[in-house]
Amino acid sequence: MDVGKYDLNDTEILQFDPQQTELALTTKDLQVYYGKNHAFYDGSLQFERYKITSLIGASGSGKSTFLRSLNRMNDGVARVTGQIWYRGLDVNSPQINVYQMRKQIGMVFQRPNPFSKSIRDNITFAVRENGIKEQKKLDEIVETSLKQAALWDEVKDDLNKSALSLSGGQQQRLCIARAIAMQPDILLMDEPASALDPISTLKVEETMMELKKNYTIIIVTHNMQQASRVSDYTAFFHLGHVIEYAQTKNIFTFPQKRATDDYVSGNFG
Ligand SMILES: Nc1ncnc2c1ncn2[C@@H]1O[C@H](COP(=O)(O)OP(=O)(O)OP(=O)(O)O)[C@@H](O)[C@H]1O
Repeated sequence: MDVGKYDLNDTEILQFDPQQTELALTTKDLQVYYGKNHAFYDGSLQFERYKITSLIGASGSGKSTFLRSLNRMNDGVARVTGQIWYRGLDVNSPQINVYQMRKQIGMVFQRPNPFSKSIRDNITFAVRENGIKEQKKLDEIVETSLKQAALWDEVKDDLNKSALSLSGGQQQRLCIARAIAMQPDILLMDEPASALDPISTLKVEETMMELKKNYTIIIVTHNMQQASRVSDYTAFFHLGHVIEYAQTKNIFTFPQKRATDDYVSGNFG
């Protein structure tokens, strides 16, 4: 099938009523360029607070490019134009303190990347840097973050063990615990379960469902079952455009656009 035949301007993008829906993040006219390569076009999307939104689409469709722009991970790599509104501030403005902003908009990467330190130190490292030194407070943060990331029961008796001795799935949950120890508002996750076995994947998914009580999550995933299991909303990306953004159940059962329909039914490419 020739995927180029879809009309890239024929889009269906969910709009929330800000009077009715609490928004965590809004992008306006977001465009991303790697040199001359215009990798992402016209992203004006809103993300509801305390919900999980999945970004789906074929390889190279711009999902990670978009996600990484949301907390300026593309700085120095790509040119990003347009705005990213978070609590009345434009994250994309040159005046923003990127370090402070990333405490609010955290990221979990595809491959677990724990520090070569103990489980405890993985969590307390950035927290200490942030000025919290009192042992009792640090212990509380370690316990709470590990519980929220559904890892506490597996590691509570061995917090001084090296993080590198954990399994891949445990390491990824540790990375989630490390991200939430900073108490961000929004968690960006770039295929957080793609390197994991099915059981670890389900654990990470359960963790996400638990986390959305307190956090807004935006996740890139290639796993369509995962998108339909965990997310409230789904955006379908194609060739750098968002073709359709809707409630997840609508994307998977009543897609409005042919490209979306072909993608979710496996007739794409
Ligand atoms: N660091 C980079 N430098 C140059 N071009 C890049 C870079 N990262 C991505 N691109 C290009 O931007 C486009 C979108 O890539 P991106 O990684 O965002 O897609 P994706 O949908 O996340 O793909 P995948 O599902 O394979 O991760 C592609 O053409 C890719 O080659």
